[in-house]
Order: sequence, then structure tokens, then C-alpha cells
Amino acid sequence: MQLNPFQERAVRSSGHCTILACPGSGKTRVLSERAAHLIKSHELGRLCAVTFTRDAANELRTRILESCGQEHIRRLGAGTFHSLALEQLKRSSRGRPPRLMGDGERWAVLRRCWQEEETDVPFDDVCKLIDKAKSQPGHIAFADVSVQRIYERYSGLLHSEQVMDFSDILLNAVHGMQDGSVSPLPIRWLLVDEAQDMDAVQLEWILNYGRKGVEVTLVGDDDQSLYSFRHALGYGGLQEASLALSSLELTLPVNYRCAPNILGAAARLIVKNPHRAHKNIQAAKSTMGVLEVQRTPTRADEVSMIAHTVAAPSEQQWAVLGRTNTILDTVELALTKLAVGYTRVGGKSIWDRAVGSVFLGLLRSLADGSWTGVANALVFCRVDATWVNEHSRTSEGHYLDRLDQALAAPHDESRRKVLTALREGFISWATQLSKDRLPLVAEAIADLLCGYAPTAQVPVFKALADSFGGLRGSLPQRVDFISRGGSSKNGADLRVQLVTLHSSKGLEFDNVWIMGCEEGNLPHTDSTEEEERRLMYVGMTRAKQRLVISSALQEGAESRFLEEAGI
Ligand SMILES: Nc1ncnc2c1ncn2[C@@H]1O[C@H](COP(=O)(O)OP(=O)(O)OP(=O)(O)O)[C@@H](O)[C@H]1O
Repeated sequence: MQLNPFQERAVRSSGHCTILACPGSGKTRVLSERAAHLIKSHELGRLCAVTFTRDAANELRTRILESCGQEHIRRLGAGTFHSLALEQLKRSSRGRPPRLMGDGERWAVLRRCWQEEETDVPFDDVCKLIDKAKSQPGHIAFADVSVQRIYERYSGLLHSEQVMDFSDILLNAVHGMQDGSVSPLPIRWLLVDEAQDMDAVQLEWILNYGRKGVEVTLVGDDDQSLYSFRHALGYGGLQEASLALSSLELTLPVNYRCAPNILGAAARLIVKNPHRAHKNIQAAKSTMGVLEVQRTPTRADEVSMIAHTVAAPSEQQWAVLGRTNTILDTVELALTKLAVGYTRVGGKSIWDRAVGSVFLGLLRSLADGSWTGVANALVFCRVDATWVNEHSRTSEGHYLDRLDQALAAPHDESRRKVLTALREGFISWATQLSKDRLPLVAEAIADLLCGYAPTAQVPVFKALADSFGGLRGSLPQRVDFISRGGSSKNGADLRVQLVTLHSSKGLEFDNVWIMGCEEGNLPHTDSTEEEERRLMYVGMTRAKQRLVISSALQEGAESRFLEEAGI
């Protein structure tokens, strides 16, 4: 595959460089080719590639080595910001930097400090404020004096106990590089992938290298910046870095992924964002794709349309993209009902979460006589877990025998009530089952659990019962189908994927369906319009051949993004 002229220039140019890459423009390839070019065209010097996750760093290392050859392995480093900063701290403290606390430990120390302060500011808010402050490299100060005191107490404790939290790794490396107590890694080139996602501390870390003569290459797409809630700087960060280093700015405008009409709609949408780098995005493909808009009366109609379309027998690969996991749950249940295999990306299956697993657990017990589902349901129905565990250890046999053994002992009224309800329930469910009335059994189990569930979970139990009741097959067959994760726990069946818009970044599919495109949901009220527009843009640019965008009348007005995209 030949590089296009834009890619060629991005690979071969020298000095500090910021590469603004449109979706599907081959940025990982350009980054690895550029790294290989720098290594091969110089006899000396180490190169370090940095990114946000360990998997991405490993992938990048492999791609670079494929391009430059294994013989250069000693001249290449790749890691996350934090792993590289930690390496610096280790080198500068002869292998003994402060011990890194785990998440739970950090939480406990912070909570201690919060309790001591007796403030009105809720603990979660204090955590968020401190996280936000620690994503800045400068002096930390809080508007609220009680939060300031909590922070000072927390920092004091970490110092005296010679420990640090995750944010301290980069902060300590940055401050140490500034005052000369921490040396930079001995590298000649630094390459940063997904640079739109860096926060202010990561930016300062990069700039420190740049100021010390390391050549910095940033690759990113400000239009795909989705993490401002994690303090990512997006376009502002890319601009600041380019300005500070006087970097050469290049774009990769050619998209190899999407049909031109799909790309055109996405491009019309994203230009509505006022704060972005101008990129003259172009489609490499010339064959038009399918671009459809669907508006159904209700969400249930929308979900049914999605499920029946993606279920149609074909080799076609589909991704259903949703703004939230809750909206994707509705499609998951509809697919279960139709016995269509699927994979969830970016969230757990509803059958693996508390509500789904307690419901399925009782059905499994009914199918095979096992106890675990009953024990879990007892705890869900607020029976004391210590008692349930003790009874699980000391009793044996079929669940009915174990319930009988339990009922033979004395209990307080509420526990006896739950044990009796379950026992009577099982007897009646078994009778219904013998008459092939599985939907009724599913409904009755849901009803029993609803009696102990918070109000918000009641419709979820009803939907689970409807989905399970509608599925074909015997009870063990249905339980087995769902337990296998709708057939594809191990990702074996990737034909239908249910993906949150955030998790869709970096992926591509033949056919994409973006659902729930109503005002309030997309754009979502929890975020800014610009960030939501980027989210929609990322979703749209995942589609190679076909893009369907749907909404339900009952859920509100159609998203403003459709009009903006001219569709
Ligand atoms: N010069 C080229 N000629 C033909 N195809 C190319 C070229 N460069 C990249 N591609 C193809 O373009 C597709 C998109 O590339 P890639 O997945 O690396 O995009 P990306 O820039 O990382 O996208 P995104 O940011 O949207 O995740 C890949 O299938 C890749 O093989």
C-alpha cells in the first residue's frame, strides 16, 4: 500500500511536528512509518512512542518494529505517559520512588481526610475537585477552604507515609524535570498518539522534553476529542503544543474508510463546531453508500426495527451505536428474544449485571435444581448475606430440599416471608413449566423480584421477562443461550456489536446504526454541545458502507445534528 502525498510528507518531515489526522486517514500507519523512518535514517538516538493505554502502546511498538525491523529493538521504547514517567522517577531515585497506592487505598486515605474535616461538601465532589486540580501542573488551590484543608491534609499524609497516588506519577516527573531533580529519559524523539486526549500535566511533560531538545511529534484529531470530562484539552492542547514548540502543522485529510456521502454528512456536521482545526477532509472511495434516517413512533418500535434489520440472515456486519449503555440494553433484550448472537463493547451485558443475573439465576435453578441462583435471589430480597452464606455451606441437595431445611429452623418474620415466597413460587413455576407456559414463569419470577427491587428496576425486570418469554426453546436451552452471552462471550460472533458511542472510537464497521438521536439524548444534557457533536461525528465516521440514524417521536424532537449534517 502506497502512502499518499500527505502521509508521505508527515512521515518524512523533520523537526517538531503536529499531525492532524482525519478519521480513517491511516494515522497509526503514518505514526509507525514516521518512527521507523527517524530510527533508520539516523545511526544514533532512541525513540519513544507514548500513548494512553498499555494495549495501544504495545500495538504501536509492534507496528513500529514491523516497519523498521527487529534489529532496532534497543532503540525503541513505547509506553503510557504514566509508565514512562514512573521509569523517570525510578531512575532519579535509584529505583526507590515513593510507593504507588492502589485505587482503594487512595480512596480510603482521602475519605479519612474528608471525615476529619466534617465539611458539607459531599465526598464524591471532593474527589472530583482534587482529581481536576491534579490534572493541572501549576500550584493547586481550591475556592472552598474546607476542600483546600482536605487536600493539604491528604498531601501531608502521602508525604509522611512516603506514598503517591496515580496522578502524582506525572506531576512528580514534571515538577522534577522543572527543578532538575528528575532527569528526562535519554531519547532523541518523542512521538505521541491520540494527542487530543492529553491533559495539562501530560502537555507540560511533553513540552519539557521539547524544551530539552527532544524532537516531538504529536498525532491526533481534535474532532475526535471525547474526554473533556477527564480534563482532555482537545484542540486547545494541540494548539498550545504547536505554538510552544513552533511545530510544523500537517494534516492527513484523505479518509479511506467511509463512502463519500457518509463522509460528506459527517463533515457538514463537524464544521458547526467553532473551536477546531480546519481540515479539508476528502473521501478516497468513490462509490456511494447508503445513508438513511428512520423516525419511529416509540422507542420500542425503533428497537424492534433495529433488531429485525440486523437479525436478517446475511454476512453483513452491523454495529448498533448508542449514547448510553441503558439505551443499548433495550436492543440487547430484543436480540435475545430473537435469538440473535451479539457482542457488547464498552459496557457489560444486561444479563451479567445485578438485575439480569438475579433473574436468570432463579431460572437456572428452576432448570437444573442448583442452589446458587436461589442464594443470590435471597440476598437480593434483603435476606442477611451472612445467614445465606452459612446456609449455603451447611445445606446440600436440590434447592427445594435446601429451602425446606432452612424453613425448619427459627427465623424472624421477614426472612421467613422471603423463604416461604420463594418455596411457594418454585412449586407454582414448576407446575407452569410442566404445561409449557414459560412466558408466564418468567413474568411470575420478575413479579416476585419486583416486590423487593427499587422502583427504577421494575421496568427492567418486566423487559427481561418479556425477552426471556419470547425466546424460543426449552428452559435449559434458553438459559444456556443467554449464559453464553447471546452466543459470543469470547467475541467469536462479531457480526452484531452493540457499542457505546465513546467506545466506538478507533473501530470501523460495514454497517452502522446510530440510535436514540433525540434532543436530550444526543446531544445529551450531561455534556456540552461541541463534545456531543464530536461524539456523533465519531459515530458517523465508523461506517464504511451504510449508516442508519434513528430516533423515536415519543422520546422528543429529532436531534439538531441531523439537520446540521444535511440529512
Ligand atoms: N495510503 C493508503 N492507501 C490505501 N489505504 C490506506 C492508506 N492509508 C491508510 N489506509 C487504510 O485506511 C483505513 C483507515 O486507517 P486507520 O484505521 O489507521 O485510520 P485511523 O486514522 O486510525 O482512523 P480513526 O482515527 O478514525 O480511528 C485502513 O483500512 C488503512 O489500511
